Amino acid sequence: MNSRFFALIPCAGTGSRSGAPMPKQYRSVAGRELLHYTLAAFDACPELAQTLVVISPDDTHFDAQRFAPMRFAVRRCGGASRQASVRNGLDALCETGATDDDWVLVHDAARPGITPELIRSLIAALAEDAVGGIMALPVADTLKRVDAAGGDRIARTEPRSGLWQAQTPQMFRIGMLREAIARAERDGHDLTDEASAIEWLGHAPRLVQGSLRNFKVTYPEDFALAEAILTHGASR
Ligand SMILES: Nc1ccn([C@@H]2O[C@H](COP(=O)(O)OP(=O)(O)OP(=O)(O)O)[C@@H](O)[C@H]2O)c(=O)n1
Ligand SMILES: C[C@](O)(CO)[C@H](O)COP(=O)(O)O
Repeated sequence: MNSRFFALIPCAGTGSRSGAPMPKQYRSVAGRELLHYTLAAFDACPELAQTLVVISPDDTHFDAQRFAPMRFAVRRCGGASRQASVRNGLDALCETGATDDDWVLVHDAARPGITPELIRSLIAALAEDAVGGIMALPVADTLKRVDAAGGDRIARTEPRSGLWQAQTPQMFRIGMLREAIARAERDGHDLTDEASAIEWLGHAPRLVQGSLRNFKVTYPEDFALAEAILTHGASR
């Protein structure tokens, strides 16, 4: 049987850095909840067998009706960290029939600038790859290291050559990713992305060019940037 493609959207964070009065994925941007844009991009990709949204067990904001008629499933199995939410989401996908050989595209709910074209470019680049990989952007700015005291004085300038910023989606075989996260957990690591777990297993994920518009909404000023990007996208 051919491998299928699943999407997993970790959506159980609190957005503590965002300054929003609710988890940032539910904040309204350009007239829609941030999560709406994320789901819409995946809904527009019929090549995906299913999109699973992982929310917190005590989430009081998520309302599936507001996202109708988009295709997705929801599980209240979010964990204390992003890694735990992804692990629980992978378990849920397997309970509903996904297999080790199927691919999963893990994408932050908080990256609403993702587009169907970017999702397809990742799938096209990686579908024949032995490991999988991630969307990412080469670092564009000059990098400064602060002194050991962690203040605001520059200790030195770091070479940026060969450095990329990790984005999502991150695409791996479900079996390999579950094994990688289990290994990371056994070794006491709580990692910030899927690629780190795959690396910990000893593999080298590929980098696929992402886009600035696919930035992660993290800080208060990011909502205005998302609004500008998403308003422009809506008018195209
Ligand atoms: N326990 C967690 C923590 C994060 N996430 C999700 O992982 C993505 C990226 O995480 P991040 O931006 O760090 O989100 P938050 O944890 O919500 O933000 P903060 O770190 O500022 O609290 C988000 O879509 C977030 O909802 C999750 O599903 N479960
Ligand atoms: C997965 C991720 O979005 C890649 O950049 C990121 O690692 C998760 O967010 P955090 O801000 O590092 O917690």
